[in-house]
Amino acid sequence: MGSGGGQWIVEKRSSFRSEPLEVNVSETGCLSIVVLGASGDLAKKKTFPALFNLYRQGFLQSNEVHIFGYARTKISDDDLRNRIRRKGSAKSEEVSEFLQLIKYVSGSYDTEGGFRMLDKEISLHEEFRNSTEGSSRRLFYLALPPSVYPVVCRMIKLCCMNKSHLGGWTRIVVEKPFGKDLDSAEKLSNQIGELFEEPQLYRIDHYLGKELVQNLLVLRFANRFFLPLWNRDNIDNVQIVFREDFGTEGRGGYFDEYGIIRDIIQNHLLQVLCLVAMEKPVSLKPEHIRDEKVKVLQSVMPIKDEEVVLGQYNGYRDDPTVPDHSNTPTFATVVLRIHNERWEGVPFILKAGKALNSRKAEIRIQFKDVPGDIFRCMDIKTCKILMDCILQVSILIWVCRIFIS
Ligand SMILES: NC(=O)C1=CN([C@@H]2O[C@H](COP(=O)(O)OP(=O)(O)OC[C@H]3O[C@@H](n4cnc5c(N)ncnc54)[C@H](OP(=O)(O)O)[C@@H]3O)[C@@H](O)[C@H]2O)C=CC1
Ligand SMILES: O=C1O[C@H](COP(=O)(O)O)[C@@H](O)[C@H](O)[C@H]1O
Repeated sequence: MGSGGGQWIVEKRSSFRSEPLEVNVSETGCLSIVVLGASGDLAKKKTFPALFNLYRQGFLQSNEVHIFGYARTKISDDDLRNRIRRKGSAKSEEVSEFLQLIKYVSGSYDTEGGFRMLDKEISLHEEFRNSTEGSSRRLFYLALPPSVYPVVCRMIKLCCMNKSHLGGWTRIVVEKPFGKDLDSAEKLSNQIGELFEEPQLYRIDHYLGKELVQNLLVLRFANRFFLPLWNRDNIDNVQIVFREDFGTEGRGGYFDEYGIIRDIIQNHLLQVLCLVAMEKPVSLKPEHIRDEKVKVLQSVMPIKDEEVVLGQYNGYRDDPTVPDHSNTPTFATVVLRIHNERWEGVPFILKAGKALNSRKAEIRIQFKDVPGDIFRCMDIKTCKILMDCILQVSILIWVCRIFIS
């Protein structure tokens, strides 16, 4: 899986409650994108690079769009721009033009002062662009720990909504993890739901934008080769693994409150598990895919204590943003068992860890041995020699074919 920050994939949960349609939806005119938590890791690694990619591909027009960073840290516009600036292949004029679209506002998340200031800046931009009434759009991206979503959403509603009653829109994008457990997720949903209509809300899981994850549906359902093999008769176990070779690096303010299970397993890896395990959806409509994912999750058995391993890497507590006595896990392995006709008896092993010896995200499907396996008694060395021979013969045949043709 690539780890670039160029794609945003969001899931709309259309079945949450009855949804009034957004009226007078305008897709042109002044657009203000506000990144809350702009001083943080997500903003730097993914959100701003994704916005830059949209800009360079022409999806964000410099005569329409302005980008606002908001956070408590006291930095200037240029400080933020320097944090975002990346060394790389992008043309430097392009980067500079993009960075000029960015303004920073500092303020707290739970008082009105900063949000009033933010609103003023957004309105100035809208006036400068001669935004006609009804055409201004305000997008708030919460690159923040979920614990502050409710208060931030209240402040947006109180101070920063798009002013026009004739159209335009205000939208909110929230990150995972969505709460800490079912109760807190439902509470969070109600809190945000009281402030915004469902069509205004976007819940994001960037793993759904990864090429490999998007290709899973094709691999599974457009492929005669795999279709008949994808079941308990042929598959021994499935491993879905996420590993990073760096630690929290100043993200303790968010990470320590959530830990690796809520950070990675509950969202990214479960989404992947659903795509690997689900039945064929009725169509590719998001609702149909979601319905099949829900069936998989409903079939997962309660997890056994002896099938969970937790750990914390040495040095985690040395990070100044992590509390000294933290016992938050930075590593977890969990075995999930899906109780249905296709997967009974096949363990789904989910592993995630930070500060490990390599960086990788992979799905490993381990097939059962063939009956009467003639290679079974071989040691690894013999197997390797055999594989090398097969490879060399294949290359030889390939070279001969080229010469013959
Ligand atoms: N980092 C990544 O690669 C990814 C992160 N995410 C999600 O993004 C969200 C933010 O994560 P990330 O940016 O990594 O985390 P950070 O720790 O970098 O937090 C982002 C910003 O939020 C503010 N903040 C941090 N802790 C607290 C706190 N306890 N209370 C109030 N404000 C706080 C800080 O800004 P200030 O102090 O200046 O106000 C900080 O710069 C999380 O929900 C995470 O799951 C999703 C995908 C990838
Ligand atoms: O959601 C998160 O993902 C990143 C890893 O994303 P990737 O696209 O680089 O694989 C992870 O570092 C972070 O802890 C987590 O919040």
